Order: sequence, then structure tokens, then C-alpha cells
Amino acid sequence: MKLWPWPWATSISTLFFIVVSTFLVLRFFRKTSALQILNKWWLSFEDRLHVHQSFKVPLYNHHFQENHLYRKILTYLDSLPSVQDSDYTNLFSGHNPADIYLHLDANQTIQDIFLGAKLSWTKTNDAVIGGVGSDSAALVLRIKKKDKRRVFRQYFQHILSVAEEIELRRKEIRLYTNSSAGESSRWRSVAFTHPASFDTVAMDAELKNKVKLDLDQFLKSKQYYHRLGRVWKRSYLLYGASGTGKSSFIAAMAKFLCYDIYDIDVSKVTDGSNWKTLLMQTTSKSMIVIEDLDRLLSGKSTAVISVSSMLNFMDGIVSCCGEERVMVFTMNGTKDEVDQAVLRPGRVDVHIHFPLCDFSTFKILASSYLGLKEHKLFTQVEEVFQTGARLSPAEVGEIMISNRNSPTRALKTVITALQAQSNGGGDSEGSNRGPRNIEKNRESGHWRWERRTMDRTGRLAKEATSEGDGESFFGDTKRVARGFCVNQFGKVGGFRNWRKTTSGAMSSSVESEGAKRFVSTEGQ
Ligand SMILES: Nc1ncnc2c1ncn2[C@@H]1O[C@H](COP(=O)(O)OP(=O)(O)OP(=O)(O)O)[C@@H](O)[C@H]1O
Repeated sequence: MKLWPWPWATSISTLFFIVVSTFLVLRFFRKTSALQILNKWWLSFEDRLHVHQSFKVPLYNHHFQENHLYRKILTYLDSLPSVQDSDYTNLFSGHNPADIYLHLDANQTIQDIFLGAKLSWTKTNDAVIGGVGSDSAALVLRIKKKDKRRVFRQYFQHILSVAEEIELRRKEIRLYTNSSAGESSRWRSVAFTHPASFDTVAMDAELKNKVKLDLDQFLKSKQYYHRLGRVWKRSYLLYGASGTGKSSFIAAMAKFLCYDIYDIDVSKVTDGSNWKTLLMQTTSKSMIVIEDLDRLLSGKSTAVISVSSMLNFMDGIVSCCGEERVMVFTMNGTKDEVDQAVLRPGRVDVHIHFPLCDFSTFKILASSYLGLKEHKLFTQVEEVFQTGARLSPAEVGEIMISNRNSPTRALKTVITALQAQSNGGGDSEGSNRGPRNIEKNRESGHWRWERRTMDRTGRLAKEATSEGDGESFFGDTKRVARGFCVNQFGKVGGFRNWRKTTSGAMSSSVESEGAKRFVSTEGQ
């Protein structure tokens, strides 16, 4: 009778032992790579039960020329999550020192899964650069035979498109300017480091998304354009007063697309053949920018260019050399001042109007430049805007930058500047922005969305895409006069002066809620 507790004690200690040892085993597996090793063994055992095929992609071909497929596959493999999770891999920095890239190590094997097929890649020894006979550098693909028949072609198409996208994103963007006739090279380039992006340009969020969507759709439309027999290009017209953000917007577009920019200085183009040669020497995946289209066509600029040569440039046969191009034209005036044939759909697909700063844009700028979401002076600022007085975003931005240590002083200065406009004061160029000239310049007041289509007789017809008069989303309540402003940087040809102005440009992001701005798209 005295021994009765012992059987209980034995079972309790056995249970305790099982719990503790399970805990320790689990902890061991979690803390070490034992589980991974077991999994690897299992996979290799499973692998041996299947018939495999191997493909070798050498770095050099028989003539010791580089095999581009090798680079593309390597770019793809380096981006795989399995490289990040591998036990050992290389790290490199990119063009931008803040970018860090993973890179497969020699003799490293990684797994990939595509459409349910398990594939493994091994990178064999690195080549001695330029070394003859260094055929050991290669990538070897191992795939089950049954999967090969099913996914091989699609898998390689997938690799090539992913690699192309990655290379495009990593590419350093360059700004090209044309040199005078007679110089040996037609284009000179510098690294494009403008800090503007779609986040920093103050404009309605919906508008930005629309443009981004449009660009994104363009990027993915190669097959579509080819099927239609159309050249894969898209043209934009950015128009509005000076200092309203057109150049900054071009920078944002180039960054979004990761395209090089060819900024054509038309004054250096002497004749038609010069145009053609310039165009033929631009590369695909690039933006071609022509500023001040209205001035060029009006004959006010020093450049000698006829409407017909501009039309040829826009959609002539030479404009079709190369593809995946975005052409951007800017204008400081209104569209009425330009021959409508120049702006017809097909020549210019998207029209975006950049208005002067209204209260909603002012709030976006105040938020990004001064960190102000609300302020007691906002009511007063709004009241002055309601009188119809306007400044350009560049002018408002400059006031804010110079007074960034005192937001109250910044707002007071904006109010004073607006009041000066309202009273018809200010500089001679800006004085036509007061209410007195409102009717004349009503176009500058708001963003617009228009689509132009051909009517049955083949004539260009305006089609309203929103409620309202088909001309404007916001009616005519915020009428404004347009005028010319000389911003702080003394900028005239904004785009070409970028390199000088980047130090003064803003870099903080812009909240665009509440802004009542819009884009106008025509003739898509
Ligand atoms: N909408 C805006 N949002 C943010 N910043 C702006 C905006 N508009 C102008 N700015 C600022 O004002 C300065 C001049 O702008 P930008 O050069 O883009 O204007 P622009 O319309 O191209 O002028 P121009 O027609 O004279 O070339 C830049 O520093 C830019 O950052």
C-alpha cells in the first residue's frame, strides 16, 4: 500500500521527458539549418526518381564573344527570392551607392519554380575576363524532361522579359542635347539627376494616376501597336504659363519610364536634313523633348522652322525610326495660338494643361515646402485667391523656400504677393494676371480633360468627357489671368537650365489631396 504513488510518478516523469525533448528538438531545428538540410536531402532523393535534362548557357560563344543570354539569365536569377534566402551570396552596389544588389556566387545552385515546374540553376566557375578558353563560366539549367516539354519556351520568354525590365530600372538615365551643325557628334549627354518625380510635382492625385496609367499602358503595348500597324510611340503636349511645373513633369515622366531624354535645341537645327539625322541618331526607349512649340511655330524664336517640317518631325517617315518613344512638346501660351493641324490626334495624343497656382495647389505646396497642413492664415490666403489673383507654383515655391524657417512669414509674403497681383501691381510681365485680365486668360485657371475625336465627316470634334461644358471640369468659377513670370532662377528655357537649377529645386513629397486640377487628353 505504501508504494502506490510510484506508478504515477513514473508516468509524470516520462511525460515531462517527452515534452522537454520535443521542445529541444524543435528548438534545434528552428535555430539551425537542419530542417533545410533534411528538406534538401529529400528533394535530391525525389529528383533522382525523375529523368532530368541539363542545358548549359556559356558566358562566351565559340568566337569568344559575349553571350547576351548569359547576362540576361544572370540578371533574372539574381532577382529571385531564393538568392536572398540562400546560405551564401555576393553583395554589390549599383550606380546609386544606396542600391545594393545580390549576385550569385560561383558554384552556387538555386531553385526556381515556374508554372508548377521546379527548375534548378547552377553557376559554374567565373571566367578569367577575356581569358581564352575560359569556357568554364556558364549557367546550367536542370529541368525534369516532362516539365521541359511543358514550360521551356514560356520560361525563357519570362526570363527575358523580367531581365529587360530589371535592366531598364537599373539603367542610369541620361540627358542628351544636340550640338551645333558641323560638330563631329550630334548628341552630347550627361547623367540625368533631376530630383523631381511624380511625388514632388504638386497636382491632383487623380491626374497623376491618370498620366501614370497612360504611360504604364504605353509601356506594355508593344504587341498592340504592332498588331495595328502603328509605330509604338506616344506624344504629349504640356501647356501653361511659365513656372507651372512642365519641366519638372517631364523629369518625372522620364524617371517613371526610365527613358533617356533627348532635349532638342531647335535653334541649332539648320535645315530639314539636320532634323532627320538628329532623329535617326536617337535611341529607342527615349523621350524626345521640344520646348516652346508655340514660339517656334510663330516665328518669334531665332530658330527657322516651318510648320511642315514640324509636322514631318512629328509623324513623318523618319519619326518612325526606332520605337518605344515618347515625344513631349511644351508651350507657354494657349493652344489656340498654334495651327490645329499640328495638334491633331496621332501627332499629339495627350494634352495636359498646367494652370497657375490656385488655393488647392497652394495647400499642397505649403504641405511639402513648409510642412503645414493647416494654418490660421489659410483662410486669408483663400480669400485672396478668390479675388482671382494668381502666382505660378514656381513663385509660391520660391517664397516658401526663402521663408522656410518661418511659415507665418512665408504665408504673409504669399498674401502680399497675391494682393499685389490682385491690385494689378507686380512686375510688368506678371501684372496681366490680376482680375482685370481674367476673361482674356481664363484658360489658365484649371486642369482640363478633353478628348477630341473625328466626326463622321472626318473633322475634328470636341467630345465632353465629364459633366459641364466639355471644356472644363470645374466650370468657370476660378477664372484667372495668365502671365509670364520670371522665376527665382531666371529661367527661360526651363528644361535646358536644369543642371543649373537642381540645387534650388524642392525634394520633399507633395500631398495632392484636395487639389482641383486635371489633365486634358485628346485624340488618343
Ligand atoms: N506644380 C508644381 N509642383 C511643384 N513644384 C513646382 C510646380 N510648378 C513649378 N514648380 C517649381 O518651380 C520651378 C520651375 O518649375 P518648372 O521649370 O517645372 O516650370 P515650367 O512650367 O517648365 O517653366 P518654363 O515654362 O519657364 O520652363 C521648379 O523648381 C519646380 O520645382
